[in-house]
Amino acid sequence: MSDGNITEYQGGYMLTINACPIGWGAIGGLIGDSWTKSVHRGAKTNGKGAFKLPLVIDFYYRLLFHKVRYRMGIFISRMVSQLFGNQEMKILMVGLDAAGKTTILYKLKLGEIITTIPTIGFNVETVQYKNIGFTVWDIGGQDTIRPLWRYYYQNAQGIIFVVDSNDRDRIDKARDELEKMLNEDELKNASILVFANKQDLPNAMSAAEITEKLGLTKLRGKPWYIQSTCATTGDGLYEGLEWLSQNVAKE
Ligand SMILES: Nc1nc2c(ncn2[C@@H]2O[C@H](COP(=O)(O)OP(=O)(O)OP(=O)(O)O)[C@@H](O)[C@H]2O)c(=O)[nH]1
Ligand SMILES: [Mg+2]
Repeated sequence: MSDGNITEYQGGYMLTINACPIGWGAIGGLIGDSWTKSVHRGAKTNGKGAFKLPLVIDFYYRLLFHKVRYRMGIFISRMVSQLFGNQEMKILMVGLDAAGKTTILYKLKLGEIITTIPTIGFNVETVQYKNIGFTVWDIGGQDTIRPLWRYYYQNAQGIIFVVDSNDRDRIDKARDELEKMLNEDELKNASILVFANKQDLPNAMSAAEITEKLGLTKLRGKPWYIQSTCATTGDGLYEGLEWLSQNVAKE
């Protein structure tokens, strides 16, 4: 099992905190971090470091304690942010595996292309755009992980649904997953941004074709928008954030 996501996740909290000019969020994040780390160490080994929890239990453990840590950092940073007029929005980024979600997340966060491996679990980072700190949760899209998406729905104000525009064989699968998600009560107020990603590839479907194939025009009562993107150059990514900044329901 890879621990890579967890390290990146810690960075995510620190960026949320960057939204606070005087860094109180950082203090909250660090307190939460050291506390959860010590609990994790205790839970994961039998004192000799020999016993490892099975994958599923470990996954839930990570989700729970990373949420605790996240909230401790966020709680303090939110109080300070409000004083300075900074808003925060929780955005969920989902889509089939290999659509380009993690590439997008780190292009936005670092301005660089990182070499990704399939995400087992999630990455979370806060991306500052104008006066909004978008806390973007990038959830692994492999079919065995998709049933876990729903554990992240709570309080999500927006969804970025990433599509590999070159993957004609699985566009119907993408549509099914999107449809399933949009039927969830917890997401009834969420705005939907679709990234038609990998537009640099010669066989890529256009945004118009993807709109039709995903049935977006039939969406009723939900703000949605489709944006052509190329994660590797960054084209279209900030245009998407701009739309979200204008259309995400305020908490
Ligand atoms: N040509 C091209 N390749 C891209 C683009 N975006 C991502 N990729 C590549 O697509 C592959 C998968 O990207 P990831 O970001 O790991 O995909 P993911 O959606 O996070 O996948 P999971 O974590 O399995 O859900 C990588 O090799 C990326 O370099 C793009 O816009 N154009
Ligand atoms: Mg990924």
